Amino acid sequence: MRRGLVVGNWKMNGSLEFIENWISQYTAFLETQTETAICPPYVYISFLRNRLMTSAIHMGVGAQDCSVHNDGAYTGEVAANMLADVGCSFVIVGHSERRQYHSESNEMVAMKAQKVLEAGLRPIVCVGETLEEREAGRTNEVVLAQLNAVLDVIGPEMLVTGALAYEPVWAIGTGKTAIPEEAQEVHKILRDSVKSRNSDAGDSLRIIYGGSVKPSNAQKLFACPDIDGGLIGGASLKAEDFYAIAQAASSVEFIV
Ligand SMILES: O=C(CO)COP(=O)(O)O
Repeated sequence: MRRGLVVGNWKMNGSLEFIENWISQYTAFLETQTETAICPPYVYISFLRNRLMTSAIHMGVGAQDCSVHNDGAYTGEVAANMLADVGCSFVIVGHSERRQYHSESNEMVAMKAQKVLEAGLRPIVCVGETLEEREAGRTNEVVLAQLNAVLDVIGPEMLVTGALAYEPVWAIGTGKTAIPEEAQEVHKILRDSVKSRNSDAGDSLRIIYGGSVKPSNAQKLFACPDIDGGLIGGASLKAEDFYAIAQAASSVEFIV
């Protein structure tokens, strides 16, 4: 049985005031069965965590990226150890915006996943194809290459401590969600690939979907057998929408 996981990626959004408001709105909602976490910009991690700890909300905090280095002269970088130090539980690695705007290669993403694990944290490894790649019929080849680069370094057993996120680049922030069948097809290919290395790990791995997930489409996506939750961008900025999406994942049973 896999428990649903819904993670909010706030990207470069938010402020202290925004966080205060978000928390006070979320407090009105009841506990959900789904595991939830929010990944704010680095500078707000401690503040968000402290505010969550003094609230009745059970929610993890994560980061959107980390360095491939442990410490030293790397201006602007933040090490996974530092994220552990301030109480993160998850770290997103390989988000398409990092791959696209910061030239992150598959190998770099794999190194980051390893640093996350060494720091005792849980990696959320993102994979996804561009529109061009999809139209050229290269979706499977691209996502499997992204996944395998990470599995070659950390192995399937360690990936299970975190999650794999399938985020088709053409669906991110565009309002264009993959139809559930399309997403399910890729999720199954990813799971089968993990299973071919380690069957138990493939069964237990949570594979979450990201790309224009909203309260209105979450239920149908999460009803697919290999979609175990979501990585939510825009909709996670609204406490009400994030809660509705988390609830949609809690009403689904992920039976292995
Ligand atoms: O990139 C995403 C989450 O990491 C998805 O973003 P949107 O939900 O805004 O499309």
